[in-house]
Amino acid sequence: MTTPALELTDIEYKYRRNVALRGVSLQINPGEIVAITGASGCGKSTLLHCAAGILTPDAGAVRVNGQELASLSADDRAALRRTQIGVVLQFGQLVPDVKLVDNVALPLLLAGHSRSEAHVQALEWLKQVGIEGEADAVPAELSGGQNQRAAVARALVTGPSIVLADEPTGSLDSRAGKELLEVLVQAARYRGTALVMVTHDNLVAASATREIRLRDGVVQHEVVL
Ligand SMILES: Nc1ncnc2c1ncn2[C@@H]1O[C@H](COP(=O)(O)OP(=O)(O)OP(=O)(O)O)[C@@H](O)[C@H]1O
Repeated sequence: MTTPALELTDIEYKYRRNVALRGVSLQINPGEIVAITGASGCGKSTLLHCAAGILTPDAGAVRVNGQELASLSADDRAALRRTQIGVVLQFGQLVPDVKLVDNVALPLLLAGHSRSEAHVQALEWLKQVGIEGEADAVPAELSGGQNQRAAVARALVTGPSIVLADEPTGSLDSRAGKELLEVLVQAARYRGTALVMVTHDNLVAASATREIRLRDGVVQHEVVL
């Protein structure tokens, strides 16, 4: 039996008294492309943050390639997140005042790659997402959409086994959104990456192999597409 790339079991999360997740379980296999959908406030981003290890659930377990995050030391958890999980968040993911190429190279430097190798790979990924011409610009000099492309390049540069993306096409027009989506989907297809995207965008949902719809902090239904 395949070990799921990502497995959530009975996840609960609350912000003070505001309960966001009320027992969510799901399994995502390598190479699957999953759209997490549902009305605003149903818990999609909270779920993604729990899966990424950014938030720690109040109850339940998160397993990445069979390893339970809570069972790892803080250092091991950080290493697993760096090497196996690529995250594309909605805002503030890039380091301000740092050139795009260096922002994208950062995860490779942290993983111990040489500066020159990290630089070459970062440029390659900036090319893949269509902004190699902006390599020397800093995030504040660029549009939201360009920053979003750079965030995708940074999430993919380490060749993670899971990519978690929160509204990856959110600040892009439909053509640019489609192109960026294609980069994510191709990465999932060719490398067997599990791709999980939180989305309101029908185009994103249409690229998925499965849709998981949340409602009021629980899975309302799942559809294989
Ligand atoms: N930092 C926070 N503090 C308090 N409550 C929060 C916080 N973040 C989210 N919530 C609440 O938790 C619930 C789930 O929010 P979440 O952002 O996960 O939903 P979502 O489905 O991603 O929404 P959207 O589609 O609007 O981004 C909502 O009721 C929201 O108001």
